[in-house]
Amino acid sequence: MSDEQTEPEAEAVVATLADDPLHGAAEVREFFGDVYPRVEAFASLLADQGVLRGLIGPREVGRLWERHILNSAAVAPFLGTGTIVDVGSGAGLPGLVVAAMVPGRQVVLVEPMERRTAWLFEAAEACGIDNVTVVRGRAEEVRDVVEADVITARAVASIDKLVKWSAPLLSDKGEMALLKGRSAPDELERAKYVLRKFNLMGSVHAAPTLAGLEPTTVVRLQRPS
Ligand SMILES: C[S@@+](CC[C@H](N)C(=O)[O-])C[C@H]1O[C@@H](n2cnc3c(N)ncnc32)[C@H](O)[C@@H]1O
Repeated sequence: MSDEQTEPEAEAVVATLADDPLHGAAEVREFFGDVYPRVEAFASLLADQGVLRGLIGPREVGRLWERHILNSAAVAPFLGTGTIVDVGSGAGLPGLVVAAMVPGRQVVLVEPMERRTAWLFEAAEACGIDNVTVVRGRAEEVRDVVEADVITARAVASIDKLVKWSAPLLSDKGEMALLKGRSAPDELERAKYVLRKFNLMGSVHAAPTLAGLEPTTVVRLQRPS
């Protein structure tokens, strides 16, 4: 292969974690507290092996903490109690971040793609995140083996689809905490019939992380009290 042919590949990695202004920042360390070393280990693995293995785009590395790690961590105040199930974990967002933050809780990562389940298993082990179980399958295929007190999901599907696929996994008092964008109120409106079918009520919450960063949007779906 000529030099001309190899050059674009060499340019494909456009950023390193050192380019991320939040990498190692005091306010990030303070935000995560005791669990920071595990979260940092995962961020570093994602920026390196995660890019090489195609789990995350190279351009994401320079903004990994704000757009991915902290965005995932924003769901932490909405996790209630009991077993957490992250549907469509992909690279481990928010599942592995959440698992690192709540070491006393069981976290099940549901993901259909074998390449991604292998990554999730290896990444959890490499980062010392030992409260994780990885289940390969689509949410709608794992109803016999997974029961959730809280379901999380990020960038997987619209709320109506997520509820159709995942609500049958919920325990009696189970709830969902979905990381969503600005379209959350419209998505909730479109999901009203399926929410009624599964006896769930939706609410939209701003979930801040660090001062100066735009809050994440969390959609909470709960059983009426
Ligand atoms: C765009 S990726 C997002 C991954 C990760 N949550 C994130 O925020 O980076 C969507 C993921 O959902 C998974 N997925 C798609 N349909 C699914 C389903 N029915 N049940 C569980 N996972 C699903 C895909 O395999 C993929 O890994």
